Amino acid sequence: MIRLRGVGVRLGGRWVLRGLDLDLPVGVVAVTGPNGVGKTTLGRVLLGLVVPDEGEVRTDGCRRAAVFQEDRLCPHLDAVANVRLVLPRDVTRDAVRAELADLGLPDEAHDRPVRELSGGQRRRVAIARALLTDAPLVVLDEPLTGIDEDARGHVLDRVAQACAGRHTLLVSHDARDAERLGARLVGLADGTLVP
Ligand SMILES: Nc1ncnc2c1ncn2[C@@H]1O[C@H](COP(=O)(O)OP(=O)(O)OP(=O)(O)O)[C@@H](O)[C@H]1O
Repeated sequence: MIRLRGVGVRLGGRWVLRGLDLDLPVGVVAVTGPNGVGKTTLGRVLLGLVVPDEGEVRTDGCRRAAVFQEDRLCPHLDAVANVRLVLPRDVTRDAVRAELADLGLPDEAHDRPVRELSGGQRRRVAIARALLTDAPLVVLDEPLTGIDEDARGHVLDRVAQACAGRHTLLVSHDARDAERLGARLVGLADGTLVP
């Protein structure tokens, strides 16, 4: 179990999260809420990128993977190389190509520097990078940003498949995404989670 208890985070002189409790069992918890309410901050706490000012974070030191709100790719590296950066050396370029193709990235884009790809294409690279790790804890912050309507269903199904058996936090403004992933939906308001 991944567990947060009484977590509080102060940013810019105010409490963004306060008294927040979260149990993240195997499966998907989807957090929703208005802009600026603290969803990304919650994800960053789980990733260990923000250390709370109060409360307890229990992740048992497990490895983590993320799709960040921004893609955070290395612009000069090609798509395959970006994904391989986080994978064991024995994962071949072909294995990465298969994942990229499944996520709808055209073959001709696999070997191009990602700065030459479109926003939606770069997003697919960022998703592949998270899915191909076997990290037990996954944070997906608006993973479908920029993915066209026709592809969303398939990408979500691939996310569901790859995240099966992992502890996954999805940040999304779209309840349909949560539904397709079979997620437990919670809201974030006034610094804490609400059912
Ligand atoms: N480094 C920072 N310094 C000061 N304030 C910050 C910092 N990072 C975030 N904040 C503030 O914390 C609050 C929560 O931000 P956060 O990005 O977690 O919200 P969010 O719910 O993910 O929003 P969105 O839906 O727009 O992505 C916002 O009011 C934001 O301005």
